[in-house]
Amino acid sequence: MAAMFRSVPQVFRGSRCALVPLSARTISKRADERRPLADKVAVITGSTKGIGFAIAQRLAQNGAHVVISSRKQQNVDHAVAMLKEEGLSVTGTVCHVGKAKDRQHLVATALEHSGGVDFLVCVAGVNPLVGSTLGASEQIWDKVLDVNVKSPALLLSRLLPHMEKRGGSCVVLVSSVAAYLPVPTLGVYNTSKTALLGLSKSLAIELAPKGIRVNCIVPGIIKTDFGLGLGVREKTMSNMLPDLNKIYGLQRFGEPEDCAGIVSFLCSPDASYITGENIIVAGFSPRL
Ligand SMILES: NC(=O)C1=CN([C@@H]2O[C@H](COP(=O)(O)OP(=O)(O)OC[C@H]3O[C@@H](n4cnc5c(N)ncnc54)[C@H](OP(=O)(O)O)[C@@H]3O)[C@@H](O)[C@H]2O)C=CC1
Ligand SMILES: CC1=C(/C=C/C(C)=C/C=C/C(C)=C/C=O)C(C)(C)CCC1
Repeated sequence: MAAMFRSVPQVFRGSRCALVPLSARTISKRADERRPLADKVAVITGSTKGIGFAIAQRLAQNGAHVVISSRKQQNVDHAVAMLKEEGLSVTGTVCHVGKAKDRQHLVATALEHSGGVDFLVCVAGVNPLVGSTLGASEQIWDKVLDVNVKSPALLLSRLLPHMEKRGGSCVVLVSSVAAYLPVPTLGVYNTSKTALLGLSKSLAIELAPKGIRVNCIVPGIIKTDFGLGLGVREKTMSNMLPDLNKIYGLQRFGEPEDCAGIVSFLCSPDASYITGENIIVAGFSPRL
């Protein structure tokens, strides 16, 4: 392996700049600075594509071992293979977050492979309905609330005893600007994402005495199958968006990677005094 060097001033060497080996301690300190999540373990739901995949990739690049998950085995296998090809430390398992057995299996897999869990990032979310809020069936309400709102809390309650032991643990939820700016025809989804803002605040105060931080990211329109699907299905919205973006926004829609750096930061020691925040990643801000 190539040795690491630092330059020393010419006064010591008679040339403009000479190289001397760095001490092992300095090298490892610098490596830690580049990999702020080294030796940490992250469990991420809904992480085989889109926003969840970008977050998984970034946390792993920053040193964490990441446990990938989603509903479909072939998506899990594909995501794990892609990240392993990059030399990243990942394992994967199927987990439909709305199913208690799958949540239990996700926790067991993470513990079995990694011995503990430091971070839980809840990305999985669904929107099965474009239409009237009051026309939504009880089945639709149950599905959206089960997956989007209840599952992060139920999964966390299973992981909590293991996270508590670690020190410096944190949770990141994924809401949506639809929480602040209700999107017409997505009333049930809007409601679920507003509930997540409240869930992150409540969990933050409940877990603060245990030293566990809870924050929430609030993405705007991000270019994923889900985000673009919402835009094109709703004609009024796709007509309206370019104009709105021109007037208020950063003149572009988001990329999944736009959500990754902030989650890595929230998990890092640099965010160790930040909890209960809902952070908008939308190219515009829909609140004061
Ligand atoms: N894209 C956007 O514009 C915005 C998205 N969001 C939120 O971001 C999150 C991710 O969305 P995005 O990345 O765009 O979506 P994508 O469709 O790109 O990816 C969704 C991921 O979640 C998995 N998934 C879906 N349902 C479940 C489930 N029930 N249990 C576990 N995994 C599941 C999918 O894999 P599989 O099919 O194998 O389960 C896939 O890996 C959602 O919570 C969404 O509400 C918020 C604001 C804007
Ligand atoms: C108001 C407004 C916008 C529209 C935002 C909308 C309509 C967001 C919909 C989000 C959805 C559907 C999220 C899903 O989770 C733009 C175009 C960003 C530009 C700035 C002003």
